[in-house]
Amino acid sequence: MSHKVLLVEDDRAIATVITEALRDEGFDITACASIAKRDALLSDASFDVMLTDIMLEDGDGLDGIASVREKAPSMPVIVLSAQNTLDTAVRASDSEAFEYFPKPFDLDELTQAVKQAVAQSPRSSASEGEGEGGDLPLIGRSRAMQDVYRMITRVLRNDLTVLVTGESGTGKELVAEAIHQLGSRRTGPFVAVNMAAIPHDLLESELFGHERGAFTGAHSQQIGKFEQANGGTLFLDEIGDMPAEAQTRLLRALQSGRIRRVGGRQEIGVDVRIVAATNRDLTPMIADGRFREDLFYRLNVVPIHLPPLRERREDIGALTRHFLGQAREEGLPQHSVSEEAVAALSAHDWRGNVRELRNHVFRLALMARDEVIDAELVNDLLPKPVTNGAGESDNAFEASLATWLDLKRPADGSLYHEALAEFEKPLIEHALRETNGNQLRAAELLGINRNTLRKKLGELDIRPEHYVQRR
Ligand SMILES: Nc1ncnc2c1ncn2[C@@H]1O[C@H](COP(=O)(O)OP(=O)(O)OP(=O)(O)O)[C@@H](O)[C@H]1O
Repeated sequence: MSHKVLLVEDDRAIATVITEALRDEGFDITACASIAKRDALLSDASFDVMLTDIMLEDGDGLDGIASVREKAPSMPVIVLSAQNTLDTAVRASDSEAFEYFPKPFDLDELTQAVKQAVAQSPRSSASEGEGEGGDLPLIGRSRAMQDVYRMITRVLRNDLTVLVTGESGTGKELVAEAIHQLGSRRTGPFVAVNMAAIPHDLLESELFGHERGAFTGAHSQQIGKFEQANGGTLFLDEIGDMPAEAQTRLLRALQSGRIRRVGGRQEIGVDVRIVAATNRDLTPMIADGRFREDLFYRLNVVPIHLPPLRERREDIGALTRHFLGQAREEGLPQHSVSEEAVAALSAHDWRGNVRELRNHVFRLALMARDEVIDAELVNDLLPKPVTNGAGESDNAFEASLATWLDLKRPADGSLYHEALAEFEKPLIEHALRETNGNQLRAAELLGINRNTLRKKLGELDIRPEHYVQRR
């Protein structure tokens, strides 16, 4: 199916250029030059995406956008404008435009934006479940995901370093892959390295390679991931788990565009786009010296944040259908989901995010007897929340710790300190609450020195005056 694009543009030269570029990419374009014609076309047919100029021969293209939204509520709209004022940008974003392009714009960027927009228009997502979705890997049309897509389109035509943040399982690696696949480096390699999965003493050699004899066990020369990714994209996952020496070496490589293999003398030029990711908040790690601030700024040129799934529940239906399609491709029976089942899935918190949802949907596809998966089965298979009821208080800490470990997965070697830090703040807050904000008594209750408590209050950003109850 070729995707249908409605172009509303009264400048014939621009209309021709856009039409030709999009036709080359296989889109089916209908062009018109006025608001009246636009409204007539939208009444007769549905489109995957609309591109519109603002100044049109019969009025302002954004003024009537509410009626367009009524006719086609989920059709992404891309705004093109020669009036590059903040006001126009703000109006474009108020109209919930998918993307806003000030003229003159880069035709390639516009084409990429149209592809992104089309991938999430309802006409395309209707076929996602059948596995016919476009070649774009990311599913979801929530506002949060649209922000993510917008950021992705902004980095496709450049090599800026991207830092993807978000809880585990939110799709950070998928974003890195999308940037690679849709960007100008798509013909080059995509190489992923997970810092948390590689023993610290081997990490530098893994990233930068080593010469024969560089260390015990280095029997032959090895090419590192940087060199393997030459001409393509290097995805550095769990960047917060990098040991200090490797951070320094990485910073040097990013600054100079050159690397040196472990044990090697020669500097080797590498042409690599870096996408890094972390599920940990790097700010406290920078504050206590575990992560280099200068490296953070080098990596965080373009930040892309993926919100947890529980903050974009409206994506759960589309994701579920998508994963049912994947399950079928992997040989499981074909299933669909009832509306009630989607509601039940949407009510769950998905602490493991999209990864947990995906696993759950695969389990559903395996267990369901009927073609349609219902809410009862969803609820039967959902993990039961950990209860801290009577008789279970002994396990309460253990259960909370297990949940925390699932979510945060601190690096090897930092578990003890991170777990204590996590535990410390609520404990001190509890002591202050118990003692009405009296630091001396709180210190006694905790059994720690008063000065130690004062230091901790500063470090953990706790305001004791907030706990003083006025009578
Ligand atoms: N928006 C999405 N659309 C479709 N599939 C998704 C989406 N987000 C995540 N997934 C799927 O969920 C799983 C987890 O995604 P991914 O590995 O990219 O997460 P991550 O944030 O990198 O996790 P971690 O921090 O644990 O490495 C993968 O199977 C991925 O394909």
